[in-house]
Amino acid sequence: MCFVQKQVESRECKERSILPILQKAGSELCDLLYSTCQDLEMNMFLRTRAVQELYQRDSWLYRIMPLVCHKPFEPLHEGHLTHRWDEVEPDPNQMRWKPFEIPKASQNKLDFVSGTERKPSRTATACSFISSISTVPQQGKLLITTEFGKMLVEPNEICVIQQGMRFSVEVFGETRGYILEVYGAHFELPDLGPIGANGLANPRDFLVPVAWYEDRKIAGGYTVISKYQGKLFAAQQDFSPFNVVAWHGNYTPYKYHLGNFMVINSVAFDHADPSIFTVLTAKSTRPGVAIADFVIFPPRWGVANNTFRPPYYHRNCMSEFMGLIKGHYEAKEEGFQPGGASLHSMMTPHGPDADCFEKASKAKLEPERVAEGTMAFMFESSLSMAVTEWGLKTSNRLDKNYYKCWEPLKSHFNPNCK
Ligand SMILES: O=C(O)Cc1cc(O)ccc1O
Ligand SMILES: [Fe+2]
Repeated sequence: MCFVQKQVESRECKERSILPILQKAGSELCDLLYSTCQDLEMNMFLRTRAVQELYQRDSWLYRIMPLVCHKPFEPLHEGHLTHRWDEVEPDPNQMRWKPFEIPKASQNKLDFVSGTERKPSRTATACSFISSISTVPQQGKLLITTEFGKMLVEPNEICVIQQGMRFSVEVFGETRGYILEVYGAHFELPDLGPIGANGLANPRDFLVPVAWYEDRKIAGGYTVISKYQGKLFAAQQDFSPFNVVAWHGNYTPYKYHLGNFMVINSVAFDHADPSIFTVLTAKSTRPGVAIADFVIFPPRWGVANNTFRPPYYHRNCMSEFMGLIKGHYEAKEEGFQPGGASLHSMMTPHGPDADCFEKASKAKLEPERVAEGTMAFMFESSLSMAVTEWGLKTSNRLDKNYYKCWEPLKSHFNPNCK
């Protein structure tokens, strides 16, 4: 059986044969998906913080056949994915994209990995990445089969598939969404600090699949796509990778409905940093600095007095990539649409468009519902984000007039104003 090991910072992830346990479990063959993450703990599904600190994250998977039986991995054409972050020149400007177009399927089906047409011979595909990915469907639902079981993920839900987990995605018609892939850290709940025992995303609302397996041969076999050192590889095997009859452990995929988020915000005056809306964070090794935060702007009450309530104008040491699942975003009623995106890179100034500024400056400050029926989100990172050639050019969705939304802003400064 194979033994694969890749060192990522202080983390280690390996798959190995487990003969002693295998005998103990009385199972014929099983694989172990094992990840020690002493300093990057998540353990979202353990009920208490005390328990959380006691355990590393790992799972035992009991398989019909071990994954080691496959043909050699061959390099795979990457489609729109890229691992070349210098293919275009850096661009510090504010960027906004119109809703990304959903590629039209002809007779052939479209592939989740490339978003392009896939060969009909590829009868089943499973992916496995060297990092955690967080999936945010915006239109259409995803039926995600993982080695741990199945998850139906609908818009306003998110799911996280962790490093090394094999999965495949089924869609039911036109489907679009956002994916964040994080290297070198796992997502975890943010520390609640003075918030105390409960609030924001509560552990009880995270759902984990139950074991599901298939034991069948199909014509053409199964293709497993793996991302390795930034590149895609594919291998053939004649049995389904979803052959786990039982599992236990705490290293699992999971999903979460954003409607369960317990929103905390200013109830007196001033505008809280949107980090107060953090659902999940992937910490860096620097305390308080995230590789990635997943932040939402959920429906809530706005009650702050003597306060400009929409987002303030600001520059941020983090890069902010935003998407819209449904509705409107309060700082930009027009222009930022569901299925579109914006990127405000680190220290690039941004804030509400001129319309929003004028309206909010004159608004009577009474309690009001904010963002009703909407869901915007932000992937926020302490790292700089490079935009791909596809994002800047090929997709043809970049809104070249974005900067104009701030041009009508005028000075209201009046030193004599009381
Ligand atoms: O830029 C944005 O729209 C996101 C955002 C919202 C907010 O209320 C405060 C800061 C911030 O970055
Ligand atoms: Fe911002």
